[in-house]
Amino acid sequence: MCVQGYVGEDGSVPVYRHPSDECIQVEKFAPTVGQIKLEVEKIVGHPLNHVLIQYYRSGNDYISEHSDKTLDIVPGSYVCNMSLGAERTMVFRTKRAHKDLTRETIRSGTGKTVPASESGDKRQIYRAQLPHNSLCCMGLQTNMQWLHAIRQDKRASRDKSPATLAYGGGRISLTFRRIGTFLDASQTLIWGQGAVAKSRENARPVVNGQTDETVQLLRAFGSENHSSVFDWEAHYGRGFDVLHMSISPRFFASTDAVVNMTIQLYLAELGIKYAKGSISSAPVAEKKTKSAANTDNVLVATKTTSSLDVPYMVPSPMVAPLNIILNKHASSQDYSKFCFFRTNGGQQV
Ligand SMILES: O=C(O)CCC(=O)C(=O)O
Ligand SMILES: [Fe+2]
Repeated sequence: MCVQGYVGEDGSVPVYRHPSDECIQVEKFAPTVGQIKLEVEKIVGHPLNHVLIQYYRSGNDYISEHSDKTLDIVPGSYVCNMSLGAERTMVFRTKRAHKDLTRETIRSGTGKTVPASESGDKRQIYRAQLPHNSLCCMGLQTNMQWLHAIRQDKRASRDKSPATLAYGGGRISLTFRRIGTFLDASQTLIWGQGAVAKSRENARPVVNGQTDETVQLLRAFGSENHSSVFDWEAHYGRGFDVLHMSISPRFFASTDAVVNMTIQLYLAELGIKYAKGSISSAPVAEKKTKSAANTDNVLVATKTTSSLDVPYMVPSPMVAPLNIILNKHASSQDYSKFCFFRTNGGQQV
């Protein structure tokens, strides 16, 4: 896993916070990533200043079901997932009604809540294939109403498609976002959309560790995962200055049990306390048409003769993401340009 972003002249960087122990240091965009970013920006029509790059070594690596946390994501922007390598499937699923108290109350019309089973609420599922060299753009409305995941693919090789088996089964995703919260060069001051101080002049020191503010932020993240009518202002409006949620040292186990045991023995001998580490972790083109009902997610792609190809479109009532293929700049050679840790689909709240 690695994070890259736009580094300002003063060394400031965008910061994207989500439930994980630690925020990874933002590196400046590598040239190839920068080129891909320019292409994606042309498609979505707004700047992107942050990318999370993740490596899925095989079908065993996954990311569990979640909604992206929008504390730091600029409203009205798209979250853009570029896929390189083996094809995987992004499964979108509408949120559970019974976890969504507001929706239940509205449904009942009596002020009483109605269990999902009684309200006849069926969860919808939508599967988006993510072939090599494709882009899946998700609007924030979709993100609010749907959870998304890349599930484990435990099928035997003989049952898998060639696209799924390609590149040794490895996939790299580049998740571009437009972020409105920033850190200064020393990563000690925070300001912007998701912080308490909304402007640079009033920037405040970051907060690290398990503080009351951290607990409140984790609760707000949890609510965003469950609610399809998430009230951003109520949960996030006051701002949070939390950067690293945990400051205890962590031990990331290797695949070698003997090595792990040896290291753990040393740590015990030295009296070093540690936590177990884990890394947790809609189209486009020249012509866009917006539906009045579904504000941000129903861009209709028009096939053009340019480098852009449209494999399929999602019917607009689904408020679902759309896939497009980018033909330029992305090739398997790009793999060498990044430095990766692994994605192990850490649980998100
Ligand atoms: O790997 C992907 O394409 C999905 C990543 C994702 O959903 C996330 O990082 O929030
Ligand atoms: Fe996500």
